[in-house]
Amino acid sequence: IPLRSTFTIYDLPGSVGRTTWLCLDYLSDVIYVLDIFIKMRVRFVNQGILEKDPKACRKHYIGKADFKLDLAALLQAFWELFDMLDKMAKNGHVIRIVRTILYMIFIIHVEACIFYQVSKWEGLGSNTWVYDPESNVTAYVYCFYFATSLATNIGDNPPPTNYIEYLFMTCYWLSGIFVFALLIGQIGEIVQAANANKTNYRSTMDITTWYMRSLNVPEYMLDKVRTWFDYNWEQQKTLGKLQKFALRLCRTCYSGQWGNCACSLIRKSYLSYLKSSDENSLLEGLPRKLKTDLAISVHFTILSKVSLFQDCERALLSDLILKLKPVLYLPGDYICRKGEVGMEMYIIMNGQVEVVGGPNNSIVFVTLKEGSVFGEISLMSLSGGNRRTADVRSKGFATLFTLSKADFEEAMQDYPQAYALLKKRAKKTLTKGKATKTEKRIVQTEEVIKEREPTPKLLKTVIQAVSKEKPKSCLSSFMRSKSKRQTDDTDVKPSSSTANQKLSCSPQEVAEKLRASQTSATAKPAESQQKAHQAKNLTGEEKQPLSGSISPEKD
Ligand SMILES: Nc1ncnc2c1ncn2[C@@H]1O[C@@H]2COP(=O)(O)O[C@H]2[C@H]1O
Repeated sequence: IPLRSTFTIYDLPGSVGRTTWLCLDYLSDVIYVLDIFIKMRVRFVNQGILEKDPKACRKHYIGKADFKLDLAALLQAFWELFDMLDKMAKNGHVIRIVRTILYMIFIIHVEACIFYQVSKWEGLGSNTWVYDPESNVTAYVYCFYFATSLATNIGDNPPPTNYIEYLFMTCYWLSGIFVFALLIGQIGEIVQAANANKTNYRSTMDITTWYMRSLNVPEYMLDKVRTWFDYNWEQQKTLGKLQKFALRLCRTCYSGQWGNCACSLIRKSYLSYLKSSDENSLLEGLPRKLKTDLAISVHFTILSKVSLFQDCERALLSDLILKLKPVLYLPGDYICRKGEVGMEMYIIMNGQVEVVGGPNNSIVFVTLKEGSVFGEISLMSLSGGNRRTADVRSKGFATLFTLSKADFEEAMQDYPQAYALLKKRAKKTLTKGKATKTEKRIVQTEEVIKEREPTPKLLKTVIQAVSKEKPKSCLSSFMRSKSKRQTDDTDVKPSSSTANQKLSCSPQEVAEKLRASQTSATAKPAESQQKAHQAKNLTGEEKQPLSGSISPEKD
């Protein structure tokens, strides 16, 4: 509007730049017309119901003041278009920056029009300050350049020659400072908001590294933490999993050499970020139904792959999905340790985990992949207790869903039939596991027997020491029963409780006897270590992975 009403020069046939002018002018008109047509089809909410009927939409639009005010259609269309793009675009901040720059250009454009109007009023080319039509620059370009250099204070401007021009320049400079301060501030805010996640991530990482350094944490641990940060950032561009990480880190600190203070410091440093970034707390404000739908759409595919949950009621799955919490594990991290009380079960979202055992956990019993469930044995007390039956280790980076015992039981309360079915299925898996393990055991047993050959002297000493006190000692009977079992290939390795049942005295008694014999026998250091290991085995301190899994060092 300001453009059309001031730059009338382009209406004259033969004026420089007239073709471009006309093209842009017609284009603007087309945009206005299109805008009106589009708006006629925009749906609206009529008494709480979304009105889709085109006739009603058209009537509604025409009846609105909007339609009459569509002289300023450009401005409004511009506004609405950007709001729409902002909502649709993946990088909303880019749209916001473009909009701010366009505002700035629009203000300069209006100022250019005013400058041209003042020049016209004073007389084009009447002095050095006003626009001179004789110059080889077209009117709009010169005026726009002049307004830009005034607004930005960049570039040389011709000096004013009278009071009006002085006043004009002063007003332009003042408005320039004001407008630019606002615009630059706005752009700064937009960029800052766009990078807020990254800034949080960086400062969290810096704080952590700083604390760890000040506590002389070993370099390998620092590396591990950095790797976790990098991986998490690359994968999710969020700090959402920090809570679990902080807790795991604290556990590491606690078990390690740097004590409890590190834990609380690190925990505190995360707390503020967690409040705003944890994905569960982000969803907290949503209505339950929406939260469920969202969680289902994100996690349903993976949960439906879990054979344990196949054919389960959809309602049960929905209940379970809401209780799942994602946790990331680094390569080599132990997810659960044998003998621990099982308080949660896991579903592999991506990555792989290994069920391990044997000396230094060097034997991989099974590798579980995406969609597999583990940790259910102790959770459902299927092996007769609530203790973990095996060590489970993350092979690479693995993202797991954890489902706590309390949550699982709460969800199952309403679905007793499903619970019975799940238990039956898990037991079936357990039995299958036993069969597989038995086959493996046959191969591994041979190796284990060979390993123990160098220590018959020690065993003899032990047996002698024990049989001196009790002719038919529990240890000798145990050894006899053990060697009998070793010859029987089809036999499944007994659980520790079975082993205990076969003793005629308590495992502690046996251990004491072993210790007594250890002091009397002049065993080499390596042998005494092995003896201690045997004592440990006999007291049943180490449990088997599943009831049928093999633990070769015990065979
Ligand atoms: N042989 C196996 N095959 C598959 N999974 C196993 C095997 N042994 C142990 N596990 C899993 O490892 C988990 C360790 O903790 P839980 O005993 O609670 O549950 C166990 C099983 O889910």
